[in-house]
Amino acid sequence: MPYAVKELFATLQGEGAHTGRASVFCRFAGCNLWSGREEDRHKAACQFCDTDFIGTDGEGGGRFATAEDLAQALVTCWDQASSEPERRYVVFTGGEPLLQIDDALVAAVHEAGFEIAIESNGTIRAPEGIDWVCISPKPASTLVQRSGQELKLVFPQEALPPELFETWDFTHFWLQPMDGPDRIENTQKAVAYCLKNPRWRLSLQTHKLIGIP
Ligand SMILES: C[S@@+](CC[C@H](N)C(=O)[O-])C[C@H]1O[C@@H](n2cnc3c(N)ncnc32)[C@H](O)[C@@H]1O
Ligand SMILES: Nc1nc2[nH]cc(C(=O)O)c2c(=O)[nH]1
Ligand code: SF4
Ligand SMILES: [Mg+2]
Repeated sequence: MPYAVKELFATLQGEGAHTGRASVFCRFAGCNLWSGREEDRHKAACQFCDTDFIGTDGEGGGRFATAEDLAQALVTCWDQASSEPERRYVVFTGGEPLLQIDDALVAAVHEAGFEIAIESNGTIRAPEGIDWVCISPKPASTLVQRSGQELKLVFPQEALPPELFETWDFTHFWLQPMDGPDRIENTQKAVAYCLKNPRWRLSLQTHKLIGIP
């Protein structure tokens, strides 16, 4: 199956438990909760997205005809950036990566020596074998992937109080302040919530703080 990738680049994971870790980011094109067009944002299920995921025209983006082709592009990107092939780590994000990730891709990317992480909105079940599952719930959507390594809630969202998720099967529970016009206020609210509810920790988008992609 062909894969549509908006961009593919090496950077440090900016969020969550693997913050600071060398990674190849593979951002798939397209999402099931927003078209990606500004004129549709107000009617989308997910209205605060900070990402351009339309098309395949970004750095390293393109259409990859096979899982092996995409895995090879990941290897090339990692090996250009890093001198340690044994630590290959890919973060599949988007857009919504689970619209495109299939068993063939998981197998090919493992075969290429990568540990695989995903960033997903949780509306599609993850295939077996993904090593690190990060789910970030969104309103007006049905969450089917209710287990994984980290649950990263963009905060605050009126329809999604953190208490909704406390019994779900995740190892780490993060509040990530919603970026946008109210970022500073949202950060203060997240800090206050984490202080009161120590099961939750603060996830900052550190790549934005230091100006890397
Ligand atoms: C662009 S999304 C792509 C992956 C997937 N579609 C998802 O929503 O999890 C990557 C991460 O950025 C988070 N995010 C998106 N917009 C944000 C914003 N305005 N402020 C903080 N985090 C945001 C998402 O919740 C998710 O954890
Ligand atoms: N550095 C960096 N870390 C990230 N962690 C999650 C991201 C995403 O957009 O999924 C992201 C991103 O866009 N850049
Ligand atoms: S689900 Fe993820 S990619 Fe889709 S619009 Fe929301 S934050 Fe953006
Ligand atoms: Mg991002």
